[in-house]
Amino acid sequence: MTTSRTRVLLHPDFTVGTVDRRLFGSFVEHLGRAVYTGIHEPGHPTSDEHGFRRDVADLTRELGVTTVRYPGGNFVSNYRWEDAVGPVEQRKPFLDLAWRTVEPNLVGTDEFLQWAEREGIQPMMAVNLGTRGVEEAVALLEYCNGEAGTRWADLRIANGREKPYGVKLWCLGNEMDGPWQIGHKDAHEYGRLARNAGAAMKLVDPSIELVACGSSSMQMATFGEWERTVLEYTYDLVDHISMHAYYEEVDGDRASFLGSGTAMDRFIERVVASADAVGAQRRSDKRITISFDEWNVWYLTTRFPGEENLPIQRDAPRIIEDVYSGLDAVVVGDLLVTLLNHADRVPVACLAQLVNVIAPIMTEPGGEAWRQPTFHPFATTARLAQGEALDLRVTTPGITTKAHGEVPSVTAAATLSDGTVALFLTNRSPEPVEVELAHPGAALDVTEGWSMTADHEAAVAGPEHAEKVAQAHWGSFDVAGRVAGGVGTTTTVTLPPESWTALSGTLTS
Ligand SMILES: O=[N+]([O-])c1ccc(O[C@@H]2O[C@@H](CO)[C@H](O)[C@H]2O)cc1
Repeated sequence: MTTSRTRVLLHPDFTVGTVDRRLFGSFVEHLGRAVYTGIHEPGHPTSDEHGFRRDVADLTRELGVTTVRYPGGNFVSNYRWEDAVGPVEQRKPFLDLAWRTVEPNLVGTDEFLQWAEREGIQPMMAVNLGTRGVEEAVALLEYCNGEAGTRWADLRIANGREKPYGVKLWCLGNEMDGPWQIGHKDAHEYGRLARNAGAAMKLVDPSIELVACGSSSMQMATFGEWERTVLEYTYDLVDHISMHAYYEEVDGDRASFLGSGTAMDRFIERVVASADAVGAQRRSDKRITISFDEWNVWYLTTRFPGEENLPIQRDAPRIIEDVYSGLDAVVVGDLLVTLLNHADRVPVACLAQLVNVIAPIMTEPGGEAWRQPTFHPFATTARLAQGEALDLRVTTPGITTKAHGEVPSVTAAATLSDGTVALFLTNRSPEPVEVELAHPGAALDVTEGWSMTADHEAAVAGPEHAEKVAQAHWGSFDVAGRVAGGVGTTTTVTLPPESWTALSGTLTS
């Protein structure tokens, strides 16, 4: 439909589904400085008695992260978890082939799970289905969740942890479709292994939820066929199929980059269609949901040299420490709009990653921790998006992009919880846009607003730059000046060019 104006229709009776709190997850991998000098740095002025940085934990809370995936990522596909439990002084370093880094094994399963527990974070663990298989996956699950009286549970108890951790969410490997993955497999090999490992894991603890590996990106040559084959092996066993997607600005193509949320939207719809096709053929009433357990802006093709070109390093090297701009933050906010609009099929999502590695939180060893621009839209969405996601009707002009064809110039998502409404709006166009927000039969009183605008300057590493971007591009939205009406059935909101905005208020009918 062609239209020159933007109209968003909101009605409390039309809902998508409940927003699962696990939608605001993140990811800590043994990669670069995510763990060492990221969450963990004994001797840092803010570190607790376990050697974990308080400043990073405080920012993690402020970010509103509910779930953290661990220990990888590509790392997990050559990981021997048993080498990183028990007395720290007896643990031996190993050469992690995924990131060509000497892993000191100072932080392992117990340290991570206890950190997560102290911080009120639900852990999401991955098992190694690259170099290992059923036996090691079952052993790790028994170590984490088993009651006293069996070998691995007793080892956990001997290591000082009596109570089972009760880890609920388990990834059956990581990106096994990727040729870069250690122990990469084709869809049949992986499907069979995931089914065997998952079935054995459910015998240890039937209450767990399982995630089968989907495609590493929509661009993989095996995309679609991979999902179909893997789910044919695992449909009755697993709860979720994973999705991973990273977006970046390439060759200054700002419009395509700003349209990334539409690419994510289409990707989700295609994976849902693939999963439902398997279900339909099986005449199954079960619906597979999505664990979008890696998503972010990552300058993968333009700034990353490729795993195979990394030199062998030790002592927590600086790997993929992308520095983000206001533009990147607008895109992150818009990707969250897409995720909220799929609340019915996407209960789990992880911003990859949490600290230092393509992360909203950065640190200096021995120094400060700070928020990247991408921190703000994530924290604000995690805080304001509560209850039910609403099924909005948006009419808006299209923007033609090189990478995605036509994309909407304005995107929107909303949630409603006990009369409190939160609305998230992205203006992808370089002009201000007046949005006519229709809420028939109800009065809307907007009480709070936040906005991020895109910058044009190159991003520069360091806390001063992050602060400068926040000062210039992030802040409270001028509700009095930019929101008009509200008491009748229509409210007008003027969005700045290339911006992401969150509004909160009450909806009374
Ligand atoms: O598209 N690619 O070329 C590509 C390459 C690597 C890749 O790795 C994923 O991203 C890494 C960083 O989060 C995780 O360890 C891994 O699961 C994900 C995608």
